[in-house]
Amino acid sequence: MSTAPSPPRFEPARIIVAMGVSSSGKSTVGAAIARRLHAPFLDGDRYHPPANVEKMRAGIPLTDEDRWPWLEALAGALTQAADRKGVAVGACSALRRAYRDYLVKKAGEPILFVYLHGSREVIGERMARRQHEYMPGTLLDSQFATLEPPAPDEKVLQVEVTEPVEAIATHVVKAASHLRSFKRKQ
Ligand SMILES: Nc1ncnc2c1ncn2[C@@H]1O[C@H](COP(=O)(O)OP(=O)(O)O)[C@@H](O)[C@H]1O
Ligand SMILES: O=C(O)[C@H](O)[C@@H](O)[C@H](O)[C@H](O)COP(=O)(O)O
Repeated sequence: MSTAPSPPRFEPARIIVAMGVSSSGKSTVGAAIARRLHAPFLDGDRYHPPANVEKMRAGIPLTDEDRWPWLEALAGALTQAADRKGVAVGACSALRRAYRDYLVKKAGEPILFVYLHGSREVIGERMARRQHEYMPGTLLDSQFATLEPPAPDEKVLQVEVTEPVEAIATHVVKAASHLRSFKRKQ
């Protein structure tokens, strides 16, 4: 008997979420995917309560307790956007499996995660070059320390941050249509 977890049924997901550590490219890639799908793009940064933003601005990593209300607010907004437009794309670090499971639970429907995988060196260089409203580079190590790479049984597409943004968007949109064709074969 196989002991490996069976892959989840790839029923089409109306919601796609770009995930990964800070500066891995969630906002950039998520917006590119949304453009391709003519879908709304919801950046998770906008759903943090002010207290979370102030903690990160002060260089203090968020805790699980800080993140649950943020994740719930984003999940609800994603489902509402998908109800309005058919598909919705989000950007959310979703560093731990518990966060990804919570997003799915609060959305009440499947989510296809796009995991932006990259080295500390490459992502650190990008973080150093970009301007961000509040996120200091000093928090990148805590991001990697908290990150739980998705497991094989999660509904996740892994992409490499070293690929060009538009190539990643093309790959995800093609894979998403594959999920729909998989559904028709059943
Ligand atoms: N695939 C990529 N190739 C090159 N640069 C990228 C790529 N994705 C993102 N970037 C750049 O890296 C920086 C961080 O991207 P951003 O979307 O802000 O990440 P996040 O939303 O995960 O914090 C930005 O300056 C962005 O232009
Ligand atoms: O879960 C967290 O600790 C935060 O959400 C963090 O992962 C996120 O990176 C910041 O909100 C800044 O946003 P960027 O990811 O765009 O840097």
